[in-house]
Amino acid sequence: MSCDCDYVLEKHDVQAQHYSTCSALFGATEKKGLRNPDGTLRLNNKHLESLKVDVLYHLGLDTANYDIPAQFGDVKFVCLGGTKHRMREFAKYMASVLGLPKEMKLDNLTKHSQRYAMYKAGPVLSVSHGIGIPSMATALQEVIKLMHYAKAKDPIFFRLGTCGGLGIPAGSVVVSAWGLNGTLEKTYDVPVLGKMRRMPSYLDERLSQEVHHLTKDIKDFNTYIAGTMAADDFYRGQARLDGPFCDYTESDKMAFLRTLADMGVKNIEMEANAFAAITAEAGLRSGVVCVTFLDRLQGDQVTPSKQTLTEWQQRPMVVLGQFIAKYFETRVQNGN
Ligand SMILES: O=P(O)(O)O[C@@H]1C[C@H](O)[C@@H](CO)O1
Ligand SMILES: O=c1cc[nH]c(=O)[nH]1
Repeated sequence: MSCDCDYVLEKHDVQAQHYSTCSALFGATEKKGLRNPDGTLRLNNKHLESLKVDVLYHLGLDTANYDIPAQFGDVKFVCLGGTKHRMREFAKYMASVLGLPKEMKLDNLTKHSQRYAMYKAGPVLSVSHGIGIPSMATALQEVIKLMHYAKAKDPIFFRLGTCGGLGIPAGSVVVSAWGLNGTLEKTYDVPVLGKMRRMPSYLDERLSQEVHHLTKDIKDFNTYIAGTMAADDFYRGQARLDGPFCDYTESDKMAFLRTLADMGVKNIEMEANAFAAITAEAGLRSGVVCVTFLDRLQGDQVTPSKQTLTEWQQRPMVVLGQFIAKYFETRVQNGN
Protein backbone atom coordinates (compact mmCIF):
# COMPACT_ATOMS: atom_id res chain seq x y z
CA MET A 1 0.00 0.00 0.00
CA SER A 2 1.32 3.49 -0.68
CA CYS A 3 0.21 6.95 0.14
CA ASP A 4 0.92 10.39 -1.34
CA CYS A 5 -0.01 12.49 1.66
CA ASP A 6 2.46 14.56 3.68
CA TYR A 7 2.38 12.32 6.74
CA VAL A 8 5.24 9.95 7.31
CA LEU A 9 4.34 7.34 9.87
CA GLU A 10 6.56 4.77 11.45
CA LYS A 11 5.69 1.09 11.40
CA HIS A 12 4.14 1.06 14.86
CA ASP A 13 1.95 3.99 13.90
CA VAL A 14 -0.91 1.89 12.60
CA GLN A 15 0.28 2.33 9.05
CA ALA A 16 -2.50 0.30 7.51
CA GLN A 17 -5.21 2.27 9.24
CA HIS A 18 -3.46 5.48 8.32
CA TYR A 19 -3.41 4.62 4.65
CA SER A 20 -7.05 3.64 4.56
CA THR A 21 -8.08 6.83 6.39
CA CYS A 22 -5.63 8.80 4.37
CA SER A 23 -6.78 7.74 0.96
CA ALA A 24 -10.29 8.74 1.94
CA LEU A 25 -9.46 11.98 3.67
CA PHE A 26 -6.07 13.14 2.47
CA GLY A 27 -5.61 11.53 -0.96
CA ALA A 28 -3.07 13.85 -2.60
CA THR A 29 -5.48 15.53 -4.98
CA GLU A 30 -8.22 15.76 -2.41
CA LYS A 31 -5.94 17.34 0.17
CA LYS A 32 -4.86 19.99 -2.29
CA GLY A 33 -8.52 20.37 -3.25
CA LEU A 34 -9.29 21.56 0.28
CA ARG A 35 -8.11 25.05 -0.68
CA ASN A 36 -9.38 27.25 -3.46
CA PRO A 37 -6.67 28.96 -5.52
CA ASP A 38 -7.14 32.15 -3.44
CA GLY A 39 -6.48 30.26 -0.18
CA THR A 40 -10.09 30.12 1.02
CA LEU A 41 -11.19 26.82 2.56
CA ARG A 42 -13.15 24.29 0.60
CA LEU A 43 -14.82 21.87 2.99
CA ASN A 44 -15.08 18.23 2.07
CA ASN A 45 -18.81 17.93 2.80
CA LYS A 46 -21.30 18.31 0.00
CA HIS A 47 -24.22 18.22 2.44
CA LEU A 48 -23.35 21.74 3.51
CA GLU A 49 -24.29 22.97 0.03
CA SER A 50 -27.93 22.03 0.55
CA LEU A 51 -28.23 23.99 3.81
CA LYS A 52 -30.07 27.29 3.30
CA VAL A 53 -28.74 28.51 6.63
CA ASP A 54 -25.91 26.95 8.60
CA VAL A 55 -26.26 27.47 12.35
CA LEU A 56 -22.93 27.41 14.19
CA TYR A 57 -24.78 26.53 17.32
CA HIS A 58 -22.01 26.60 19.93
CA LEU A 59 -20.57 29.85 18.58
CA GLY A 60 -23.99 31.53 18.58
CA LEU A 61 -23.62 32.54 14.91
CA ASP A 62 -25.36 31.62 11.66
CA THR A 63 -25.00 32.33 7.97
CA ALA A 64 -28.36 34.17 7.66
CA ASN A 65 -28.23 36.79 10.39
CA TYR A 66 -24.53 37.63 10.40
CA ASP A 67 -22.31 39.00 7.66
CA ILE A 68 -19.61 36.44 8.34
CA PRO A 69 -17.27 37.48 5.49
CA ALA A 70 -17.41 41.13 6.64
CA GLN A 71 -16.88 40.19 10.29
CA PHE A 72 -14.24 37.47 9.94
CA GLY A 73 -12.91 37.57 6.36
CA ASP A 74 -9.62 39.20 7.39
CA VAL A 75 -8.70 36.51 9.97
CA LYS A 76 -5.20 35.12 9.43
CA PHE A 77 -4.62 33.38 12.77
CA VAL A 78 -7.13 31.34 14.72
CA CYS A 79 -5.89 30.65 18.25
CA LEU A 80 -7.73 28.36 20.64
CA GLY A 81 -7.11 27.59 24.30
CA GLY A 82 -8.95 26.14 27.26
CA THR A 83 -10.23 29.14 29.21
CA LYS A 84 -12.29 32.21 28.36
CA HIS A 85 -10.08 34.42 30.52
CA ARG A 86 -6.86 33.31 28.80
CA MET A 87 -8.29 33.82 25.35
CA ARG A 88 -9.48 37.33 26.22
CA GLU A 89 -6.03 38.13 27.62
CA PHE A 90 -4.46 36.74 24.45
CA ALA A 91 -6.68 38.93 22.25
CA LYS A 92 -5.69 41.95 24.37
CA TYR A 93 -2.03 40.98 24.13
CA MET A 94 -2.20 40.54 20.34
CA ALA A 95 -3.96 43.89 19.98
CA SER A 96 -0.95 45.52 21.66
CA VAL A 97 1.64 43.44 19.73
CA LEU A 98 -0.01 44.39 16.43
CA GLY A 99 -0.35 48.06 17.45
CA LEU A 100 -4.14 48.11 17.18
CA PRO A 101 -5.91 51.19 18.61
CA LYS A 102 -5.92 51.13 22.44
CA GLU A 103 -9.59 52.13 22.56
CA MET A 104 -10.55 49.08 20.46
CA LYS A 105 -13.32 47.13 22.20
CA LEU A 106 -12.85 43.41 22.69
CA ASP A 107 -16.38 42.07 22.72
CA ASN A 108 -17.19 38.42 23.20
CA LEU A 109 -18.45 37.50 19.74
CA THR A 110 -20.32 34.41 20.92
CA LYS A 111 -22.76 36.36 23.07
CA HIS A 112 -25.72 34.41 21.64
CA SER A 113 -24.23 31.21 23.03
CA GLN A 114 -22.83 30.81 26.53
CA ARG A 115 -20.62 27.87 25.63
CA TYR A 116 -17.33 29.35 24.42
CA ALA A 117 -15.87 32.85 24.22
CA MET A 118 -14.45 34.35 21.03
CA TYR A 119 -12.55 37.63 20.63
CA LYS A 120 -11.09 39.26 17.57
CA ALA A 121 -7.98 41.44 17.58
CA GLY A 122 -7.60 42.49 13.94
CA PRO A 123 -6.45 39.41 12.01
CA VAL A 124 -6.25 37.25 15.16
CA LEU A 125 -9.27 35.30 16.35
CA SER A 126 -8.98 34.02 19.92
CA VAL A 127 -11.42 31.29 20.99
CA SER A 128 -11.84 29.28 24.20
CA HIS A 129 -12.45 25.54 23.83
CA GLY A 130 -13.01 24.13 27.34
CA ILE A 131 -11.37 20.96 28.66
CA GLY A 132 -10.67 17.86 26.63
CA ILE A 133 -11.12 16.59 23.10
CA PRO A 134 -14.94 16.52 22.74
CA SER A 135 -15.23 20.15 23.86
CA MET A 136 -12.21 21.31 21.83
CA ALA A 137 -13.24 19.35 18.71
CA THR A 138 -16.71 20.94 18.74
CA ALA A 139 -15.33 24.47 18.98
CA LEU A 140 -12.61 23.73 16.42
CA GLN A 141 -14.98 22.26 13.82
CA GLU A 142 -17.36 25.21 14.10
CA VAL A 143 -14.48 27.67 13.80
CA ILE A 144 -13.26 25.81 10.70
CA LYS A 145 -16.75 26.24 9.19
CA LEU A 146 -16.69 29.88 10.29
CA MET A 147 -13.42 30.43 8.41
CA HIS A 148 -14.89 28.71 5.36
CA TYR A 149 -17.98 30.95 5.34
CA ALA A 150 -15.84 34.00 6.09
CA LYS A 151 -13.67 33.24 3.03
CA ALA A 152 -10.60 33.78 5.20
CA LYS A 153 -7.43 33.11 3.23
CA ASP A 154 -4.97 30.45 4.41
CA PRO A 155 -5.73 30.87 8.10
CA ILE A 156 -3.20 29.28 10.45
CA PHE A 157 -4.50 27.59 13.60
CA PHE A 158 -2.79 27.37 16.99
CA ARG A 159 -3.69 25.95 20.36
CA LEU A 160 -2.20 27.75 23.39
CA GLY A 161 -2.47 25.58 26.44
CA THR A 162 -1.23 24.42 29.81
CA CYS A 163 0.16 20.97 30.51
CA GLY A 164 2.30 18.77 32.70
CA GLY A 165 5.96 18.45 31.66
CA LEU A 166 8.18 15.38 31.58
CA GLY A 167 11.68 15.96 32.94
CA ILE A 168 11.74 19.69 32.18
CA PRO A 169 11.42 22.64 34.60
CA ALA A 170 7.91 23.85 35.42
CA GLY A 171 7.21 27.01 33.44
CA SER A 172 8.86 25.67 30.27
CA VAL A 173 7.13 25.99 26.92
CA VAL A 174 6.70 23.00 24.61
CA VAL A 175 5.95 23.37 20.91
CA SER A 176 4.35 20.08 19.87
CA ALA A 177 5.76 18.10 16.96
CA TRP A 178 2.99 15.51 17.11
CA GLY A 179 0.21 14.31 19.37
CA LEU A 180 0.02 10.91 20.97
CA ASN A 181 -3.22 9.33 22.13
CA GLY A 182 -3.77 7.59 25.47
CA THR A 183 -2.71 4.22 24.03
CA LEU A 184 0.54 5.69 22.71
CA GLU A 185 -0.29 5.95 19.03
CA LYS A 186 0.13 9.04 16.89
CA THR A 187 -3.54 9.14 16.05
CA TYR A 188 -6.82 10.70 17.08
CA ASP A 189 -9.37 7.91 17.32
CA VAL A 190 -13.03 8.75 17.12
CA PRO A 191 -16.00 6.42 16.62
CA VAL A 192 -17.94 7.28 13.43
CA LEU A 193 -21.08 5.32 12.51
CA GLY A 194 -20.16 2.67 15.05
CA LYS A 195 -16.61 2.12 13.82
CA MET A 196 -13.39 3.56 15.15
CA ARG A 197 -11.80 6.02 12.76
CA ARG A 198 -8.10 6.65 13.26
CA MET A 199 -6.67 9.90 12.00
CA PRO A 200 -2.94 10.73 11.97
CA SER A 201 -1.98 13.37 14.51
CA TYR A 202 1.14 15.05 13.12
CA LEU A 203 1.42 18.81 13.24
CA ASP A 204 2.91 21.00 10.52
CA GLU A 205 6.60 20.31 11.06
CA ARG A 206 7.87 23.43 9.37
CA LEU A 207 5.47 25.69 11.23
CA SER A 208 6.43 24.13 14.58
CA GLN A 209 10.12 24.56 13.78
CA GLU A 210 9.61 28.19 12.75
CA VAL A 211 7.71 28.93 15.97
CA HIS A 212 10.38 27.20 18.04
CA HIS A 213 13.28 28.84 16.17
CA LEU A 214 11.94 32.30 17.01
CA THR A 215 12.19 31.49 20.74
CA LYS A 216 16.00 31.20 20.59
CA ASP A 217 16.53 34.64 22.16
CA ILE A 218 14.07 34.12 25.00
CA LYS A 219 16.06 33.96 28.24
CA ASP A 220 13.26 33.85 30.84
CA PHE A 221 12.16 30.27 30.21
CA ASN A 222 13.18 27.15 28.31
CA THR A 223 11.40 26.10 25.14
CA TYR A 224 11.37 22.65 23.56
CA ILE A 225 9.99 21.03 20.46
CA ALA A 226 8.76 17.51 21.23
CA GLY A 227 5.90 15.04 21.21
CA THR A 228 2.79 15.73 23.30
CA MET A 229 0.55 13.12 24.83
CA ALA A 230 -3.14 14.05 24.89
CA ALA A 231 -5.03 12.15 27.59
CA ASP A 232 -8.79 11.76 27.79
CA ASP A 233 -8.66 12.26 31.54
CA PHE A 234 -6.67 14.50 33.90
CA TYR A 235 -6.17 11.85 36.60
CA ARG A 236 -5.69 8.18 35.70
CA GLY A 237 -5.46 9.11 32.00
CA GLN A 238 -2.31 11.07 32.91
CA ALA A 239 -1.00 8.42 35.34
CA ARG A 240 -1.74 10.53 38.41
CA LEU A 241 -1.85 9.03 41.88
CA ASP A 242 -4.03 11.79 43.37
CA GLY A 243 -7.41 11.24 41.71
CA PRO A 244 -10.44 9.78 43.52
CA PHE A 245 -9.46 6.35 42.17
CA CYS A 246 -6.11 4.72 41.65
CA ASP A 247 -5.51 1.06 40.94
CA TYR A 248 -1.79 1.11 40.07
CA THR A 249 1.41 1.70 42.01
CA GLU A 250 3.83 4.60 41.97
CA SER A 251 6.35 2.44 40.13
CA ASP A 252 3.69 1.63 37.43
CA LYS A 253 3.14 5.36 37.07
CA MET A 254 6.85 6.14 36.80
CA ALA A 255 7.42 3.31 34.30
CA PHE A 256 4.62 4.71 32.13
CA LEU A 257 5.94 8.28 32.29
CA ARG A 258 9.44 7.04 31.41
CA THR A 259 8.04 5.14 28.43
CA LEU A 260 6.47 8.38 27.25
CA ALA A 261 9.71 10.29 27.76
CA ASP A 262 11.64 7.59 25.83
CA MET A 263 9.22 8.05 22.92
CA GLY A 264 10.14 11.74 22.74
CA VAL A 265 7.15 13.10 24.68
CA LYS A 266 7.88 16.17 26.83
CA ASN A 267 4.38 17.16 27.86
CA ILE A 268 0.91 15.84 28.64
CA GLU A 269 -2.30 17.73 28.01
CA MET A 270 -5.76 16.80 26.72
CA GLU A 271 -6.23 18.00 23.14
CA ALA A 272 -3.10 17.97 20.94
CA ASN A 273 -3.71 14.79 18.92
CA ALA A 274 -7.28 15.74 17.97
CA PHE A 275 -6.27 19.32 17.23
CA ALA A 276 -3.52 18.05 14.90
CA ALA A 277 -5.77 15.52 13.16
CA ILE A 278 -8.80 17.77 12.64
CA THR A 279 -6.80 20.72 11.33
CA ALA A 280 -4.89 18.38 8.99
CA GLU A 281 -8.15 16.93 7.70
CA ALA A 282 -9.23 20.48 6.84
CA GLY A 283 -5.92 21.05 5.03
CA LEU A 284 -4.88 23.70 7.58
CA ARG A 285 -1.44 24.54 8.91
CA SER A 286 -1.51 24.31 12.69
CA GLY A 287 0.59 24.19 15.83
CA VAL A 288 0.26 23.58 19.59
CA VAL A 289 2.20 25.63 22.16
CA CYS A 290 1.78 24.84 25.86
CA VAL A 291 3.38 25.88 29.14
CA THR A 292 4.17 23.22 31.74
CA PHE A 293 2.69 23.76 35.21
CA LEU A 294 4.73 21.01 36.89
CA ASP A 295 7.22 18.28 36.16
CA ARG A 296 5.24 15.05 36.25
CA LEU A 297 8.40 13.08 37.11
CA GLN A 298 8.39 15.04 40.40
CA GLY A 299 4.70 14.88 41.32
CA ASP A 300 1.05 15.20 40.42
CA GLN A 301 -0.36 18.28 42.13
CA VAL A 302 -0.33 21.72 40.54
CA THR A 303 1.07 23.74 43.46
CA PRO A 304 2.44 27.09 42.16
CA SER A 305 0.53 30.20 43.25
CA LYS A 306 -2.28 31.64 41.15
CA GLN A 307 -0.01 34.58 40.31
CA THR A 308 2.77 32.30 39.07
CA LEU A 309 0.34 30.21 36.99
CA THR A 310 -1.12 33.39 35.48
CA GLU A 311 2.37 34.64 34.60
CA TRP A 312 3.35 31.29 33.10
CA GLN A 313 0.21 31.23 30.95
CA GLN A 314 1.53 34.35 29.24
CA ARG A 315 4.53 32.41 27.91
CA PRO A 316 2.75 30.65 25.01
CA MET A 317 1.26 34.09 24.24
CA VAL A 318 4.75 35.60 24.04
CA VAL A 319 5.95 32.75 21.78
CA LEU A 320 2.97 33.05 19.44
CA GLY A 321 2.98 36.84 19.61
CA GLN A 322 6.56 36.80 18.30
CA PHE A 323 5.64 34.43 15.50
CA ILE A 324 2.54 36.35 14.45
CA ALA A 325 4.36 39.70 14.58
CA LYS A 326 7.18 38.25 12.45
CA TYR A 327 4.65 36.86 9.99
CA PHE A 328 3.13 40.30 9.37
CA GLU A 329 6.55 41.99 9.34
CA THR A 330 7.70 39.57 6.62
CA ARG A 331 4.54 40.19 4.62
CA VAL A 332 5.11 43.94 4.74
CA GLN A 333 8.77 43.44 3.67
CA ASN A 334 7.60 41.27 0.77
CA GLY A 335 5.01 43.86 -0.20
CA ASN A 336 1.92 41.68 0.30
O1 LIG B 1 -5.71 24.98 27.35
P1 LIG B 1 -5.82 24.27 28.66
O2 LIG B 1 -5.10 24.99 29.75
O3 LIG B 1 -7.28 24.00 29.01
O4 LIG B 1 -5.09 22.85 28.49
C1 LIG B 1 -4.96 21.86 29.47
C2 LIG B 1 -5.58 20.56 28.99
C3 LIG B 1 -6.97 20.60 29.58
O5 LIG B 1 -7.84 21.31 28.73
C4 LIG B 1 -6.79 21.37 30.87
C5 LIG B 1 -6.63 20.46 32.08
O6 LIG B 1 -6.32 21.20 33.22
O7 LIG B 1 -5.58 22.14 30.71
O1 LIG C 1 -0.64 18.08 34.39
C1 LIG C 1 -1.37 18.78 33.69
C2 LIG C 1 -1.42 20.19 33.85
C3 LIG C 1 -2.26 20.92 33.06
N1 LIG C 1 -3.03 20.26 32.14
C4 LIG C 1 -2.99 18.92 31.99
O2 LIG C 1 -3.73 18.36 31.16
N2 LIG C 1 -2.15 18.23 32.77
